[in-house]
Amino acid sequence: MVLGDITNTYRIRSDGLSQKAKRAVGEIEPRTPRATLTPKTPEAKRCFARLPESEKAAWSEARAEQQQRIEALLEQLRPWRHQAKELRRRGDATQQRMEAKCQEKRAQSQEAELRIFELREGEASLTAELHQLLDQLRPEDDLHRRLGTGLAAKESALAEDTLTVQELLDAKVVMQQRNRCKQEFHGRLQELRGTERQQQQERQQVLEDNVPRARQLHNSYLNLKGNIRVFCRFRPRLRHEAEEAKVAFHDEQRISLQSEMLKSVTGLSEHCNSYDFHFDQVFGPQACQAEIFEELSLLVQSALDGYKVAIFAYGQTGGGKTYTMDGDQGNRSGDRTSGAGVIPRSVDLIFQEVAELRSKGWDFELTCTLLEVYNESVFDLLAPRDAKERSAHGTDGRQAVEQFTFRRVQEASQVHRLLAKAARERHTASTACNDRSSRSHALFQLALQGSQANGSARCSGLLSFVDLAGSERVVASQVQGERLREAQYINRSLSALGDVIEALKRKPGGHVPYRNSRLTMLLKDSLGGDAKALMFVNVSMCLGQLPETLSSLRFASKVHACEVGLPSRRFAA
Ligand SMILES: Nc1ncnc2c1ncn2[C@@H]1O[C@H](COP(=O)(O)OP(=O)(O)OP(=O)(O)O)[C@@H](O)[C@H]1O
Repeated sequence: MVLGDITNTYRIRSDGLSQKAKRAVGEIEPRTPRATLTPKTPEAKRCFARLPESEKAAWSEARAEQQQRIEALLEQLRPWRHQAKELRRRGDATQQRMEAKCQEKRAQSQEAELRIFELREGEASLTAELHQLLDQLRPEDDLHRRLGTGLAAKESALAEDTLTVQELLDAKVVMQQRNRCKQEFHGRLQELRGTERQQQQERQQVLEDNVPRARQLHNSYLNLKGNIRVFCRFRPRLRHEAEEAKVAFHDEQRISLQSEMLKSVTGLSEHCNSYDFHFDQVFGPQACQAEIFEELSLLVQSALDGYKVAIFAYGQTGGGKTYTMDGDQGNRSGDRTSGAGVIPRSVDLIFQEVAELRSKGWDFELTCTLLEVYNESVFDLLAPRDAKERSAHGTDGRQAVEQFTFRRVQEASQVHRLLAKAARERHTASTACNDRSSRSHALFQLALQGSQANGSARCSGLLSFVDLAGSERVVASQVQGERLREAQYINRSLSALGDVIEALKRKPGGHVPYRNSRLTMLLKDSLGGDAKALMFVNVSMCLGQLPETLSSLRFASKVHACEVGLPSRRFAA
């Protein structure tokens, strides 16, 4: 314990000598001389004081030895101490260098930090600037993106357009080829047209040479034949009519009709009667309107050569007179479809011919009138309603007719309109044989006044169409009242017409009873004398109407047998 204390007192520390050690090794002068070294601590002092003197001496001796050894040790330590000093010095130098280096590095580091700071600040400002720029660029980016999308769309459209252009170019090539072909074809067509035009001119020339010849032949034929011709037309059996009459069409002019089976007077045998008729032309139920018109187109045209031409339709009620003259209901307005009758077709033909003659230097003035005779009264179908009824009194028929409205007409359509109006105005009624029976005689006249531009020639023709009211067996039809009165008037005027024809046949140039009826007075100019007349006898194929058919055919046969003089022409050259 005591020794420990002593050792502690002289303990050498690794980082240098303690104050005691330093004093011991002489660096510092000892505070007390070695010989008087005594324990220092109170404890040690107390122990030392209790020690006997011998031990105190021994201790002092030991202590002295110890002291010597320490000094020896210190002596040994000296080089180490120098080394340590040196090392310390070097360490200090190194430390100084290190510190300088550190200082330098620190300065560099501070500088670097400063630089880094500056750079960071720069970076931050650059980043901010970059963000700003990016923000600024964003709309442009969007725009760019949109432009990119638009561009892509445009590119695909362009690709499509390119395809289309290619197709168009191909088509253009095809078109060019076609155009070339077309031009070649056109050239060829022109050549053909030229040839055709030439042929047409030649044909026209031949036709022009032949038409007057044909008309001339026709007129000569009529002169030979007499001036009344009779065409017989059978209409087909209608849906509601039960049985068809037995009619044998032998050729274009001859027919035979057979009656129903009749019992003999004794009642033991049966037989049927046969009735033969002969006319200028017979048309069966299949004959169409065009076919009919073809047969009389030359007659119609002769009105342009200055003849008076009259076309009548006679026959039993419901026999097809209005159908032949005007056409079926849908065609009365004059459209030249298959159903149009003789009147609208004649009007069209006349206006065509007039146009052609105008191109050859002729001037034509056309006027028309439309009348009806109903119950012995004459009605002007072109007059205003209140002034419609006019009297046909006069010294002769011409004078009477001149009192009526003569409407100047420029084109066919105008006439068709007037005809349609007149058809609406005409007296009609429903009868047993016809839903829309004409209860009056209708007269349509077209007067043609032609003159050549140089005044070298003039002509005056008259075209008359008469749709007679239907003949009727009053007793058989058992009509009464107004219908009976109408039927009586109709039959009376038709009988007067028969008398006129009979008189013309019997005594050419003698008295003809024109004044016995309004109808014959109006027809004076168109019957006999210098007129050309054509009468249609319209009959039915219906067996139930056989008596009326026979009656009509007998009347027509009488007319056919007439030779009432030669037609003459009103032409001044
Ligand atoms: N050739 C024909 N082909 C077809 N139908 C016809 C023919 N002729 C006349 N008809 C028809 O017969 C009916 C009577 O004809 P339409 O009215 O022409 O007789 P009509 O002789 O004028 O009679 P009415 O004297 O009573 O006036 C009409 O329905 C008509 O369409």
